[in-house]
Amino acid sequence: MTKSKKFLNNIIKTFGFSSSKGGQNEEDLEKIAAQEQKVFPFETLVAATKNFHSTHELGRGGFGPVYKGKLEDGREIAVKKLSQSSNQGKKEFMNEAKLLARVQHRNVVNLLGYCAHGVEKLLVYEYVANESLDKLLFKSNRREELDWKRRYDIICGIARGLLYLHEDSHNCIIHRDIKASNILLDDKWVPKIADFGMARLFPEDETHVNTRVAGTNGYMAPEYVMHGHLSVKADVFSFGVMVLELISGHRNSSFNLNVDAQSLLDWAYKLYKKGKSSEIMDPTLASSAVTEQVAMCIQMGLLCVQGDPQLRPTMHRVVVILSKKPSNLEEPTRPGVPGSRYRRSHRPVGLSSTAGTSGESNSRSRAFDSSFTATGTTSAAPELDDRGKRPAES
Ligand SMILES: Nc1ncnc2c1ncn2[C@@H]1O[C@H](COP(=O)(O)OP(=O)(O)OP(=O)(O)O)[C@@H](O)[C@H]1O
Repeated sequence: MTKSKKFLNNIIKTFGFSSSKGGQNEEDLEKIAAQEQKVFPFETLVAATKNFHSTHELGRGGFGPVYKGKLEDGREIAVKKLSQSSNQGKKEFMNEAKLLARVQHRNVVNLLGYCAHGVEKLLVYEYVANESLDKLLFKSNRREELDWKRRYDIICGIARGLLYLHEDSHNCIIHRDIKASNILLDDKWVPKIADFGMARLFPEDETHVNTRVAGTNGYMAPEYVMHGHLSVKADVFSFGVMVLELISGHRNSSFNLNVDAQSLLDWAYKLYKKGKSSEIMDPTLASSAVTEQVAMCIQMGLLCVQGDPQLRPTMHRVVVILSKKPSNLEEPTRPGVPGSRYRRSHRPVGLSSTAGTSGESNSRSRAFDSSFTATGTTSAAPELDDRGKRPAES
């Protein structure tokens, strides 16, 4: 048995995963094998984190606390410790381990290994030094460090990471919880997509998965919230929200500028229609902004958050747009309101009217029905937890 297969099997055995359909791709597993040292002895993690000392705590997420640690060889790590009380967390935790064991990309956080010690379950990641994008953008006085070049590079990096998840990894992975707090920045400001607790793996040959709505308020695509239609376009929507947040410095979920707009998306769209989209730009970008690029990114962001998922570009298209000089892009239609029905009145003639069931031949673009049925108002959806999150499927 190859080292990598052993690693995956070990994870499955340790955390009690059922084996996946269709078997594993040997080549992918070889890549995983390239990483050494997958199983961490508990004592190593105790020593690295000074016995999980509170001063080493980086933060706390849905699973429980995350600690910073240093291995004997000098490598810095982040250790995610599953809180023993959380059943919900356990499921997401396993999901994260299983999915991350399959992916390796510069813009996706690297899982170094895992540890199971009695009831303790821990995941070990590369330490990402600059913390999460939301802390930098919304919660610190360090926002000015994010000049335009950095923000543009972050947008491009996240786009490449998402493209990899959607199209280039062995299976199509829909992250489902793309948001600023799930983007970690390393010491060179390279963005890493993190937190795969909500992510869904879609084998090529599967067309349907019954899923419950899970995600974070302010980022979730309307067709997903209202009808449970899950496709890669839900991630594209969340990506678009994040692009507009990065450019404006405003959080969509708590948008409260004294302007005639209900949300950041609405505000950006209204200004765009008046030819004044640059007014949404964070004033701290004034000296570093490349006007044409900013305008292009706003337009691209608006294309991503369009109410109709079929009109949103794929991540492949987004990456192409970003790699070219600003050129003519199509006109965005009205943005979707996260948590409400999208309007169909702006649909161009000739496009099918069924949300998320585009005629694209790529099975990755297909939508997935949900066991969650909304009744037309957001109040029908499951309650949000204290972090603005909907629970994952039970
Ligand atoms: N690899 C890492 N390197 C550095 N910091 C990390 C790393 N992973 C997580 N963190 C930090 O640990 C904290 C908790 O992360 P975690 O992914 O568990 O939850 P979250 O994304 O903040 O919340 P939620 O689970 O609700 O999405 C975050 O503040 C994040 O900045």
